[in-house]
Amino acid sequence: MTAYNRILLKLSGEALMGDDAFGINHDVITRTVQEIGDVTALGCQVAVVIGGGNIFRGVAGGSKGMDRATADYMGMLATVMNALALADCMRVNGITARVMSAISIDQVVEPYVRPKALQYLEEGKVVVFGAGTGNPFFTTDTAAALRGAEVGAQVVLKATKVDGIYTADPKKDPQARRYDTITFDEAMSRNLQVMDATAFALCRDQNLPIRVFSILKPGALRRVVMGEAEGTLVTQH
Ligand SMILES: Nc1ncnc2c1ncn2[C@@H]1O[C@H](COP(=O)(O)OP(=O)(O)OP(=O)(O)O)[C@@H](O)[C@H]1O
Ligand SMILES: O=c1ccn([C@@H]2O[C@H](COP(=O)(O)O)[C@@H](O)[C@H]2O)c(=O)[nH]1
Repeated sequence: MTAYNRILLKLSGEALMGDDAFGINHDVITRTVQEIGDVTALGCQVAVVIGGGNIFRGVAGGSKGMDRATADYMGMLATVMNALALADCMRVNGITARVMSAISIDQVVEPYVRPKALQYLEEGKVVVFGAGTGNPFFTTDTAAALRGAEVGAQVVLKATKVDGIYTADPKKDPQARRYDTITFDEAMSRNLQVMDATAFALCRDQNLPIRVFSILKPGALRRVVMGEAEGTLVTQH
């Protein structure tokens, strides 16, 4: 028996790079897809929001003098490329997936239509949401919170390179300690950079818990879905 019937899985684009400098690492994406297949086989419905940090971040383009909104649209297109790669890897591994984009690219992917997404989930298909929220100045973490609330997910699972939320960025501070649980208010007031404040605030307001865990740890997704302790849980109280 799984702890959740429906999850929103946020996959970090950067985590999909593995040890590569750019793009998607074949072994990492294959392992990730197989782990998604394991939890769907348990009867858990899976919606995915994928990031784009392995290809392009709007903030990086903006810092080099690009118009920020234009750079953000490029970032959103990068997430669509990742979504297509993820869905294709699912196909290869025998999992049925549908990509839905928040911006219209009709020849390539179908647009995001909420009732259609709900139908796919009920049919047991994995739905991969590309193009974030469809708006510049946001991130795919906020898209995960938004889509998670819209599709009635019971939890947002942020699968990333670190194994939870720490008192400081563990990549920069070796003394940082990991929280088992933390409240939304504490995560925001401590300005913990693992997720943006908009995403935390939306999940807090919708009472949608977040669990941050490492996608690089074999079996972690299954353990989370089975309700076992893994990473950090963010809740209202
Ligand atoms: N307090 C903290 N606890 C844990 N991680 C932190 C913290 N502060 C900063 N980080 C950093 O946050 C990063 C979150 O990474 P992630 O790749 O998921 O970002 P993202 O922008 O959501 O994803 P993407 O790569 O898709 O753009 C980690 O790499 C980690 O080093
Ligand atoms: O709703 C959104 C989501 C994303 N973007 C842009 O895409 C990149 C990549 O997303 P990450 O969350 O960093 O993986 C992001 O840096 C933004 O530039 C967006 O504009 N709106």
